[in-house]
Amino acid sequence: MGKKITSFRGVLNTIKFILLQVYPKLLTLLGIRFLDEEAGKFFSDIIRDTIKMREEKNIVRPDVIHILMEAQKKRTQDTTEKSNISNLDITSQCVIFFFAGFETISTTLCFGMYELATNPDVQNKLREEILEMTKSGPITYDTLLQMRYLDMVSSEVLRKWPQLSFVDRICTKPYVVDGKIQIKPNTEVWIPTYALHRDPQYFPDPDKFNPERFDSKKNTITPYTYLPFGLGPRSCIGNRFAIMEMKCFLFYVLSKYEIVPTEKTPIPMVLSKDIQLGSENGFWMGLKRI
Ligand code: HEM
Repeated sequence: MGKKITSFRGVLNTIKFILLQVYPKLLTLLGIRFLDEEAGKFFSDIIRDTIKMREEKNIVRPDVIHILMEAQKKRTQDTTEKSNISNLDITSQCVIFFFAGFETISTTLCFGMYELATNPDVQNKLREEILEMTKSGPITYDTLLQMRYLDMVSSEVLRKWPQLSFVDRICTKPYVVDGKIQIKPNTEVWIPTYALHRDPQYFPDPDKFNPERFDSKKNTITPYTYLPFGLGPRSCIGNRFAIMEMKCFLFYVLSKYEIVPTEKTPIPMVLSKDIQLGSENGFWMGLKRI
């Protein structure tokens, strides 16, 4: 179900996605849904039933559903007006959370494994840092944060393979780019993350997997050219969680296994022709116990 709701592989889904961005009203008029209907219903039923049970039994949990339920009540208490946050809004927000935090991280991890399998020098250097760290006791949130090379490798994976190849914004006031291009209010603007991340002007030799470019001591990143999680108040809310997931995963895999290419590993990588960045024939790697 998770895969069904988060995967947009195939030409039809790509066309649907672009139409949704450009003509959202047309898709609504035609009754074309963005999410898989069965999976969408599965998730919204779970969330709707959860809200209902919490309301009936006064259950409190420290999570997003609770925060949204509180926001819904607060609106009603502060004003005499009816809350404009509906249960459907809460359900949609929860589905978005699941949707935004599922395929993004799993595919990023696959690309990370792929880069380590095909760049053994980087893999060995990272393992050295990991094994050094394990000597000083069990791994914690703080120790993971201290690991500089792990941070550099994670950043480089996100640069080379940004899961959202563009971010979008609506222009709110007239703006001229470089004195040449005029952008009118209400225009939808796409910011091409993938193209920026692969631009040799900002990232020399951009197809090379080179964690050294993220060495904080060298300070080589031009502001606003590195946007794996977008930027500003609408940037990815799961940013720090995603990086932590990635670091934990790489830490545990590399401390026990060597990641190696197999005869099925595509070298060089062949990308799928989808709106989502992925490998044409999946990700294939071998694990050798160390
Ligand atoms: C490697 C993993 C991930 C990547 C590369 C990623 C990337 C992004 C990007 C580029 C955006 C759009 C930001 C913008 O428009 O400026 C976004 C939005 C979002 N992400 Fe992530 N994300 C990841 C993981 C997660 C996780 C784990 C969660 C939740 C636990 C999450 C939740 C969200 C949500 C809720 C939004 C919508 C924010 C809004 O519209 O205000 N993401 N993400």
